[in-house]
Amino acid sequence: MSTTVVETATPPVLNLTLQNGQEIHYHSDTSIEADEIPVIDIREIYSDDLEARKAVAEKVREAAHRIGFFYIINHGIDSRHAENTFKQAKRFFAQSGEKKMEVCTDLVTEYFGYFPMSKAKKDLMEAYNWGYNPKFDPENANESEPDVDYIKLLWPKDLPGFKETLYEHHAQLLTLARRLTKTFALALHLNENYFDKYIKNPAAGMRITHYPPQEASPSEQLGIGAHTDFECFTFVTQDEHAGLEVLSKSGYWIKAKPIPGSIVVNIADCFMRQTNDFFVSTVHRVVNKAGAERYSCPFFFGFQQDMKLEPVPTCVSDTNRMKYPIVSSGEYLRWRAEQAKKAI
Ligand SMILES: O=C(O)CCC(=O)C(=O)O
Ligand SMILES: [Fe+2]
Repeated sequence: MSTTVVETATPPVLNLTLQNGQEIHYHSDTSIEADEIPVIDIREIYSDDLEARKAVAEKVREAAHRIGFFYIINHGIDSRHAENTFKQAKRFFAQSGEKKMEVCTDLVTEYFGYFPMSKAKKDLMEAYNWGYNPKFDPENANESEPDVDYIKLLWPKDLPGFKETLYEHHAQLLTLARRLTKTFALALHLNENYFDKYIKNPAAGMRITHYPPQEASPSEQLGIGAHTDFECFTFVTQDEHAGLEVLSKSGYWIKAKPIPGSIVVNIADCFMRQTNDFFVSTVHRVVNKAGAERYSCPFFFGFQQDMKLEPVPTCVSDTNRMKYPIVSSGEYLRWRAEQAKKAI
């Protein structure tokens, strides 16, 4: 696997402040093709041989530290799950605005339900969000559905099979995320089971997103504005239309072009904090210039909300002290969600 990193002598001149207060700098609003996001074949994470699992982990370590983004292939999830999810996404978004608003996210406090295309904001996208539900967790199979409004109410009534299909895919990604958490532990030179206690009831939100094609340039219009994700790591399943862009350390927007059958993995803020910046939570955005409707399906995996984001022992020392105050996963996620709501 070879990766070419774009270098530049001139400092970036454009600036932007993100919702979490972070300032970013970049050269131009136009994105470039570059080979900085590695493709990692993770087949061997399922191997019985610890050395084979560690070999994958070393590739993950390099990518998570250098750019915070990588593609995984041979991840073990049958492509029919993504195909079925995209079919449901097209069915859902094709409904009338009125119908979609029946399950609007404003009806609850949690990040569940329909997120309409907002006129006030620059973002040209609409989304439907759903979250962790122990009933559909293969590792908590005996649990029933929690009796809370946001889990019960915000499902479209006239789309039979919608919820079941989405949770089938969610369960597959949940299992992969738990497995990959072991790879991340090895990547941090920890015991493979180090994070097991953090992921019994994880924060695992998922969304389907629809981006209409845009005419305007990225300085006027974006599908999703520049941001970092909140949790530990994200899996993005893309359709065949390009649009996702990643801000490289050298200050260029790099296209994360769709690779059939792959999943894009990116490090998010909680993992960056817990690894004391060893893993980088990289800024990204979406611009749909594909000339077609684009659909994507992100899965946001975070540690269970009551767990403190304590520093990973291999990432702190007397000379490399923890940079962040220790908060629980839930406290951090709630703070980020509040910032996001204020920005709407
Ligand atoms: O649609 C994509 O490719 C990525 C979306 C994303 O970054 C997000 O929802 O946080
Ligand atoms: Fe994101």
